[in-house]
Amino acid sequence: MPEGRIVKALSGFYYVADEGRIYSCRARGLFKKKDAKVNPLVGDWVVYDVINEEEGYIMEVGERTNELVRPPISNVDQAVLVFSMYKPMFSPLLLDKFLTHTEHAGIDSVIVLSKADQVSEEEVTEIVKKYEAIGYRVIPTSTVDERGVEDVREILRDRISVFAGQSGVGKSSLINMLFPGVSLQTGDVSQKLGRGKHTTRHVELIPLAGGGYVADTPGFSSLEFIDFSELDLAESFLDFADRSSECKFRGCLHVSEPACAVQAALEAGEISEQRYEHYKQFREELKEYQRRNKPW
Ligand SMILES: Nc1nc2c(ncn2[C@@H]2O[C@H](COP(=O)(O)OP(=O)(O)OP(=O)(O)O)[C@@H](O)[C@H]2O)c(=O)[nH]1
Ligand SMILES: [Zn+2]
Repeated sequence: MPEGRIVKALSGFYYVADEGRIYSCRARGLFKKKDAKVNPLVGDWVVYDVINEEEGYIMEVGERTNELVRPPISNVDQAVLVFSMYKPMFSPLLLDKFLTHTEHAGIDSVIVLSKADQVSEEEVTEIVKKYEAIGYRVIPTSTVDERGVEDVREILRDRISVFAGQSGVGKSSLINMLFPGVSLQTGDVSQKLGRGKHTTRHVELIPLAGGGYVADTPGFSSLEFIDFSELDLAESFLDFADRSSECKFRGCLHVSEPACAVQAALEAGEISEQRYEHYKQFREELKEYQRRNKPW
């Protein structure tokens, strides 16, 4: 039986793309995966049975490499985190928070610094160096002087990407410059829900000229530490995770434990004090979230 990828889900139909064709498919109930039953998700690889040239039935859902909740989508290859250098101002706190969420979800991140034309080279370089040192790809871009735009096209090719970033950072401008006619839904989910109308979340993978897909809805609209344990949070800081095997205690949270390699690296200036401050702040947010959501 043929295999394809779900690129859209709407009103009980799954749209499966296979070799340039789209089949609208029904699914027969839920699918058993290990011990749980799953609903097919946009992004899933599926085995389907062909009814005719336009219709089919989903027979089997393939293993997922990852799974996002907001928007509901699986097998995402990368998150493109768009942060503007100016209006809105670059926020290292927000970037670090996004990174904890992408790491926790098991999704690679590429950092795009938009509106680089609005600030000095030095300001851009400082941020590039800092995040490259942690291990992230950082691409300064501008839709005004077009720097970095081709690099973004390159990273999108043949991958499934989810854009993320605050409203107004320039996600739509960038995508539109690269792929005229491709537009993202607005990033402001709360506003949309507030209007009470289109409350059903619908996601679609938009095929890009040259190969690859981009989700039409920005990802990570909720940045609460849902489903994070304290250790998950520590592990979502890649610069900490790199060193934690040298901490004396397994499961070290790098706070007040003796012989902690992360604290040693912090004192040696190898880990940024700002990153560590953010870590401590997120720990407080996580504890606050857990207090509010106690099961009893
Ligand atoms: N100077 C400068 N302005 C830019 C650049 N990219 C986008 N802008 C401007 O920034 C504003 C916001 O851009 P959008 O593309 O709408 O931002 P967005 O991230 O899609 O915003 P939402 O749809 O609210 O999520 C617009 O006025 C753009 O013209 C850039 O590289 N340089
Ligand atoms: Zn430690």
